[in-house]
Amino acid sequence: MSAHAPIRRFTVPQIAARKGDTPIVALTAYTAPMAAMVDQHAEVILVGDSVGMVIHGLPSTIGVTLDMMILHGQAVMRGSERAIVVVDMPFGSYEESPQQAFRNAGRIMAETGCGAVKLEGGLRMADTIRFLTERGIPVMGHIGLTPQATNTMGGFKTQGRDQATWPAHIADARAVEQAGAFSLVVEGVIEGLADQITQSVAIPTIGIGASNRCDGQILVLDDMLGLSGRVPRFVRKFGDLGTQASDAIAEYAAAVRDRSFPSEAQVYR
Ligand SMILES: Nc1nc(=O)c2c([nH]1)NC[C@@H]1CN(c3ccc(C(=O)N[C@@H](CCC(=O)O)C(=O)O)cc3)CN21
Ligand SMILES: CC(C)C(=O)C(=O)O
Ligand SMILES: [Mg+2]
Repeated sequence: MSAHAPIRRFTVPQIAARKGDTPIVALTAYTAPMAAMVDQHAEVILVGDSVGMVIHGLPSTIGVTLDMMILHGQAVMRGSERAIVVVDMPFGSYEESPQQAFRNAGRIMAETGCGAVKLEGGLRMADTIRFLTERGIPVMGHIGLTPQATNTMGGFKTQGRDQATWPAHIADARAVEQAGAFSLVVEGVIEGLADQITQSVAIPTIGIGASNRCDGQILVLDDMLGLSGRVPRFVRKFGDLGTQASDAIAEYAAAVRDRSFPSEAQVYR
């Protein structure tokens, strides 16, 4: 091997093979510099449609467009070199038909160079997932709490509190697996159900708000860095960058007002 061998990204089969192995480390990223940091430590970078809420100030993910996902997908691909980059298909870009999904997933893949797409839904999206995977587009599934269904679900509600709903969630997981998805995000479900789902499929599950009974974990990067204000209870803040940024901005404002900035080191003579 040459000293300058290109660094290959993690591949879809490598991620698919991580069932029951050391947990898959996944995080979201929306920009090139954040992607570069995540790339050092995670195997999977998700360009989540949460970008609409976290970066663009939208009230939900419903208003996110394909163009937004492609723009952020391109930035994340430029910033990373090792992780597999997965791009969320936004609301309205895939639900109508397998053909619509292929057309738009094809645009995402071709215009960003990402490794896979993710779409929300279980049984009801199985035909679409099969249509994409049979035509060369790797798909990550997403079941449980599916944020794009916030208006029909009545908000962001933890799923599986009623054990009578478990069979439907497990059927969703199996349908996604049978349709050819290489991994499955399980969001916002109680521990017992997460455990059952993970045991019901041969593809790795990646949990968010779904306990550690999954084959990997994902969080919204800005949430775990302490950059997004109020966060759901399933988030652990591994950093407090919001406070640090706010303090830095306050110091800058004070330094401008008392003329201590710019000082000697920042002045051209
Ligand atoms: N910044 C951010 N982080 C996320 O994790 C995230 C987004 N945005 N946007 C898209 C979805 C929406 N998500 C959310 C948002 C809120 C809750 C929430 O407030 N959950 C309640 C649980 C209530 C219940 O148990 O039913 C909580 O108190 O944690 C959960 C998931 C997860 N995703
Ligand atoms: C939280 C993850 C799974 C997601 O779909 C997103 O960030 O949009
Ligand atoms: Mg999403």
